[in-house]
Amino acid sequence: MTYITGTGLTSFGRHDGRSSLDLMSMAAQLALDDAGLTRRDIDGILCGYSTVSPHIMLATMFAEHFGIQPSYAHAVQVGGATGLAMVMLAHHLVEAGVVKHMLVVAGENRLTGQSRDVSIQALAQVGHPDYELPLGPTIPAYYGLVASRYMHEHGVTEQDLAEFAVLMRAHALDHPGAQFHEPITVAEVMASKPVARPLKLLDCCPVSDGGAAIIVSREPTGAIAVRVRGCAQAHTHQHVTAAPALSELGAEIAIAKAKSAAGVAIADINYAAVYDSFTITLCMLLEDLGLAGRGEAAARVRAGHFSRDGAVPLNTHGGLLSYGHCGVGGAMAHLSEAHLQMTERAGHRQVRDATLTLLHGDGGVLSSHVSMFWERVR
Ligand SMILES: CC(=O)CC(=O)SCCNC(=O)CCNC(=O)[C@H](O)C(C)(C)COP(=O)(O)OP(=O)(O)OC[C@H]1O[C@@H](n2cnc3c(N)ncnc32)[C@H](O)[C@@H]1OP(=O)(O)O
Repeated sequence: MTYITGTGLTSFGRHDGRSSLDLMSMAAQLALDDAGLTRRDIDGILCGYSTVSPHIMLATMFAEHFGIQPSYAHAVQVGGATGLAMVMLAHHLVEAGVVKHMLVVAGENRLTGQSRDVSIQALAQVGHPDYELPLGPTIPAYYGLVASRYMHEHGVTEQDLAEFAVLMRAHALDHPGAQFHEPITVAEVMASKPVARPLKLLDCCPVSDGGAAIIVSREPTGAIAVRVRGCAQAHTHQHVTAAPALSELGAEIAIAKAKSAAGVAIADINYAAVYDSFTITLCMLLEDLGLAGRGEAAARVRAGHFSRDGAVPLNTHGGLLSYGHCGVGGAMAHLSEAHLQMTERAGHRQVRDATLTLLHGDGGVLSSHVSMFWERVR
């Protein structure tokens, strides 16, 4: 059995003058304080990659920067699925007795640490270095292609996709750390500038600075204990040209294995933390994971199902779309918010009874998937 004992999350947006290591350290210290632990207690670290600081020795560089000498250190790289993949690895290593308190951390000054063009170029390389990058498309372009196909197959409209952006923005309004604080409407999403048809500016996550950290421990440290109940991964392709049909998605494989490992059904969950790099990502993943029928996720958003007071509150901090996206740390913000909600410390954002959470991460262009369940045990 392993427990999530602490989380740390910086604000996202601009952090002028702060490096990736600074942002990782800020989040790590917040997580230690949250868990009531000191740097000496941490015997293992896992860290996500940074496109701004692509150091070969990032894990040990971070350890030195943060002032710890762990007995275990590793950097992990499976795109947007990295945060949950690290928590899964931490879960197994802690359960096996290799590490007692694993610090899982990621952060990046993606917005202020590099130019817009370098940032977009670096992001394209994360997913598709060999064949697709030389041809020019960027990550929004790939998700645009996926969106066109999915909309054609399942009758999803651009207005439907806009609903996800509006929901994430509504949630971000309640979080002081979010990058965006202006409410938006479906009409405003529709009128925002085209990026990669059918995706418009407000269908896309932004580029952000920020950091996030999670501590996975052998024993709970707080009054309310949250444990990892079960998890699984699936990796179906790397290059988008090798992707299987949209009906055979990795998310479906990962969630089926995770449900079996955890012994739970989707109907049992009462909070969801789902990757949302673009509106189409969130739409498809909700449907792949079984949180809505095919082509029906937008209707569920309109009915309030995923709102803070709905049956399955979703990404109540605002998600990648509106809290912000600083690489691996962006997706880890979902985990931090889930932990706050499950331990009843989300303040005015608090939802009712977040006792069983489904967390899902997607890396590349729907290439790598990690599904996980967290359970409140006391
Ligand atoms: C890799 C994996 O494994 C999986 C993944 O995570 S996939 C996702 C990886 N991330 C991405 O692909 C980033 C996607 N986003 C982008 O590339 C860019 O934000 C974009 C192309 C959508 C827009 O960039 P741009 O056109 O250069 O806009 P830019 O000139 O930077 O900003 C113009 C304004 O729009 C705002 N803005 C930029 N992006 C925004 C967004 N996504 N949403 C809302 N506002 C945005 C800016 O804050 C700025 O506002 P101000 O004028 O008030 O300062």
